[in-house]
Amino acid sequence: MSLLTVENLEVRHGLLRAVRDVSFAVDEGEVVAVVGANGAGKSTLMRAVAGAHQPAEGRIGLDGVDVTAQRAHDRVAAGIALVPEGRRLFADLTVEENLLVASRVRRPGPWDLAAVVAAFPLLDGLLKRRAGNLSGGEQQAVAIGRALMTNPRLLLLDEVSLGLAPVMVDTLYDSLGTILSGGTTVLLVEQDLGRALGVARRVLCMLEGRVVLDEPAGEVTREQVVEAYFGLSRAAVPDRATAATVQEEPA
Ligand SMILES: Nc1ncnc2c1ncn2[C@@H]1O[C@H](COP(=O)(O)OP(=O)(O)OP(=O)(O)O)[C@@H](O)[C@H]1O
Repeated sequence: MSLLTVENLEVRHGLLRAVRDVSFAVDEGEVVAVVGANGAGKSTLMRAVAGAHQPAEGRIGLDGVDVTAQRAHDRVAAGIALVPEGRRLFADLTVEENLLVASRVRRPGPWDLAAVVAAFPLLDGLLKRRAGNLSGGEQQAVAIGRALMTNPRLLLLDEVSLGLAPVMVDTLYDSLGTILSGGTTVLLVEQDLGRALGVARRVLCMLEGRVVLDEPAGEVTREQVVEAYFGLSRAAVPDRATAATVQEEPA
């Protein structure tokens, strides 16, 4: 049975339909990557699943329960945790305090301070440091750890690698295995196509608010994803799409 079901979702920013008629499902234990150009609607979709943005139409279900009308904190209690783009840590609080803030809405489960540090060894020794003084990668580990502290069933990661050095991205992605072994299902937005195809079991590609590709990562070629990414199967290639944000894998 699917853990997350999204049916005919429409999410608007004023008159802009940022997410249009989006439907997909994520099975328990799956890693699903959402890719797409800037402005395709990926973050809006993630925020809608987390309850940070109420959809205009459609339905979001978690393990068969309709959570569409639930507010964000109720969805955390139900098992959905979002690591937002930009991390949004409390810069003046310590790492430990940032992590413990989340435990107020903690569900029962395997994640606690020790488990987070074990999953992100780079946080070892940093618990008493001010979050605002950490490097970008360390802050991202705290942001993911904070979400894990709620013991989510579904972890939503929005562009966790943005602006980080490749070696740091490798370190963060190395921790994904530990996260999955803790029973957490992951839906992630990832701009680096190579990494998305490498880590995910399924890839969803969004274009102008719609899902234009939803395929098992092992059954889709990089070219097919790039075509969907830029809408090349349609009549014209938009000029703005030539400013490619698809990052090439190292040769
Ligand atoms: N708070 C907002 N108010 C108005 N428009 C918004 C808001 N947030 C996003 N948008 C618009 O909605 C569309 C989808 O944006 P969204 O951030 O979801 O896309 P994205 O695929 O995550 O892009 P990016 O990779 O740049 O973050 C864009 O046209 C964007 O300008």
